Amino acid sequence: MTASIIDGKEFAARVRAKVAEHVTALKEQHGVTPGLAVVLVGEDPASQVYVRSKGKQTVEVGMASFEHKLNADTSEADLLDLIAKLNADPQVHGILVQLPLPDHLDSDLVINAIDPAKDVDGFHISNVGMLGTGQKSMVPCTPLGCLMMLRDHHGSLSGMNAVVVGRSNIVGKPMAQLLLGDSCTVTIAHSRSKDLPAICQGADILVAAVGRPEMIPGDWVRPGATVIDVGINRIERDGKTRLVGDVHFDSAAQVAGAITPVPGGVGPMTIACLLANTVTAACRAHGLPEPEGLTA
Ligand SMILES: Nc1nc(=O)c2c([nH]1)NC[C@@H]1CN(c3ccc(C(=O)N[C@@H](CCC(=O)O)C(=O)O)cc3)C=[N+]21
Repeated sequence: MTASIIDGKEFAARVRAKVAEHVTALKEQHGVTPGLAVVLVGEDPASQVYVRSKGKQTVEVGMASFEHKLNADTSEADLLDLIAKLNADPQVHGILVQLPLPDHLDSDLVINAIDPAKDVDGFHISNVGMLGTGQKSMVPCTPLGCLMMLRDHHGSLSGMNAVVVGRSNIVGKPMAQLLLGDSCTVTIAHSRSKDLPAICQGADILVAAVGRPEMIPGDWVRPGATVIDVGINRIERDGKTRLVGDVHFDSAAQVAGAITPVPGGVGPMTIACLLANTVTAACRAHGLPEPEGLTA
């Protein structure tokens, strides 16, 4: 069997088009321009590239983009001060603090200082709690993007065996919550799990989010399974820099029913969902109905 490719790049373009429609309606009918503030501390080159593309896409869908670039040695007090200002600014509906932060800053403290209603990453402790208890919340962008692709591919996920490999707060744990919410039987596995190949082989839906290049080979994949590869690993091969996922794509694509590529899979959906969350936050802030199909 050769897997069908789930084209995240194309799907993300459709999500952005939907976001743009909602932004136009919000502006024309309500005089509201959704705004996203992105805070970058330090000069990590990969983060800079990522922040730039977020800013560009934010403007392309008609939203306001506010970029705050702070020196690597910014104090916690100064960063908290900026967050307080953004929390109070009615033009800002979404706030994202780019992670990882420099070591001298406590990222839990910083994230929990964001107004949960503006926490478009869904990392604030109250959003985590609300997601876990099935209450309306802001949902982390990467798992939300994965869920959208899975729902689009399968329709209903009810009763399916889902295995999430990886237990991070930003992907593995919220992904498991979302799959549980869609009535999957969910297993969270990780690098210390006993007999990881056998666990993966039981998956109708396999989500790989471990951050280890090409760790999951095709013979861990159940024939016909849907494989969502969250990994974005930069490696050297044949003297060139390449991006690869956590799944060994060529062997997995021989076995899977459907698979997301890297690049062009989950990555573009993450940014599209950030824009979607910002529109959702703007609607909630103004007591307007939420956009359909853009939330979990
Ligand atoms: N508070 C916070 N929220 C985040 O969501 C967040 C963060 N911090 N810190 C950094 C990571 C990384 N991240 C990516 C999103 C999209 C691509 C993406 O679109 N990748 C392209 C390839 C890009 C390339 O060629 O380098 C793709 O997979 O096709 C990559 C990486 C979000 N992050």
